[in-house]
Amino acid sequence: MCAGSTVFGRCLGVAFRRRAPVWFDLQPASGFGPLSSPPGDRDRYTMVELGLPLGPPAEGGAGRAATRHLHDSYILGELLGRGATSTVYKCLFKGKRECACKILKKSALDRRRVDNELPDLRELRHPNMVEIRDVFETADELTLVLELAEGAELLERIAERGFYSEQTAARAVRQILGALQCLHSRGHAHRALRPEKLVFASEAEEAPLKLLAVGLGVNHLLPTAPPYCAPEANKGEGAGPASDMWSLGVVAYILLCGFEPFASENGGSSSGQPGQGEPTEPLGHHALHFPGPWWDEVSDSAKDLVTQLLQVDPASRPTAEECLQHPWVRGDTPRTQHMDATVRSLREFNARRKFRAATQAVVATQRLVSPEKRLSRVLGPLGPPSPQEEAPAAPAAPPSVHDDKRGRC
Ligand SMILES: Nc1ncnc2c1ncn2[C@@H]1O[C@H](COP(=O)(O)OP(=O)(O)OP(=O)(O)O)[C@@H](O)[C@H]1O
Repeated sequence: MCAGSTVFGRCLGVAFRRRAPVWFDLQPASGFGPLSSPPGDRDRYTMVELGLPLGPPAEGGAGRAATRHLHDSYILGELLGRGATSTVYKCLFKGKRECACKILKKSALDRRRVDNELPDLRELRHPNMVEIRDVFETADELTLVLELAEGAELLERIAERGFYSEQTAARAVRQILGALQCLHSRGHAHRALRPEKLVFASEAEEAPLKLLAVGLGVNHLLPTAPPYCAPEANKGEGAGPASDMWSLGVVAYILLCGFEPFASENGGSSSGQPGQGEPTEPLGHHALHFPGPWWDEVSDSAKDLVTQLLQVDPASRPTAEECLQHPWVRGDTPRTQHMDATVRSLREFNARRKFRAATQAVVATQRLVSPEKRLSRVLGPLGPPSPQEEAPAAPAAPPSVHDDKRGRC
């Protein structure tokens, strides 16, 4: 459970998505350890009806928004994961509905994007995108209450299950394209598409694949996540819908062979597969390769789609709408044979990815602990870390009325 978890336990929370629900009441008086709100403004989250008509001013408030409290409606639960700009917890709405609560540091956010895009993003409804159900804000944090995606990540599921063919890959690509088409048609880009953002709604066999929330961080304008980051974003020219199509090309490439499409600095992995190290230049000086034997059994139609998506010139890439008409995506041309070598490569790829995520989580958690406390841990047992020192930011917030027809794509 989170209250008693060690640093490593938390890191496992990121890497392996622990599921046993342990609920923590966030009432300020409850006195729970790491997840309790520290005194101050954290338990006084102010609802910000971004772009929507606002209610009467809060008593004694600056005017626009009514003050609501998280513990009026939500109970915070287990840690679901830590990302580049956020910490995500499970939460329970009014004792009934489970949601995800994503807490973002405002200092890491692109404020212009939050103001311009979030009001519309929270209206979007698409079966392959997690809904934004509510938004709360304090002086230094923004909290998004999201639809909970309870299944495994896409690559995890493929690695765990027995049979895997191009048809399965095409179905996943089709669902991602549906979500992207919805976003792009409303003038938004995701800007952070990568395998970690693709999670099934549940463990059910037919559960839809969900694209996790759109990135709102300042870093989403910069090349933070190679190789998924498009060349134009890498050059600092910004990222738009066409950049998402590049990222999808990288994801599709990985789905078809189990490794990344770029040459590595260290020349590859022990298995001899190319593209297994840190990517260097995304196709800057290289033609796209489909090396054998890994690509020998992959259909020409699949290679055609990947080639179109991984065009260096963003204007040459097809749109999401155009891709949805591609015969491979429509299900006409994907092969039906089991791709055993790809599954084995994907297992390796996944293991490396999780190890990296776990290492990063430990580093991120260490940053939350004061240097004095770190030193005291090294020098001797001066007592366990205080909840406040180890605790990530905890939110507060209320519910909203959901009209499922609003913003449906
Ligand atoms: N709606 C959700 N349901 C279940 N788990 C979620 C949800 N949103 C996020 N998570 C978990 O939290 C982790 C971090 O989330 P996310 O990738 O959105 O954070 P981030 O990297 O900070 O995002 P951003 O792209 O906004 O910077 C995910 O890998 C996932 O495990």
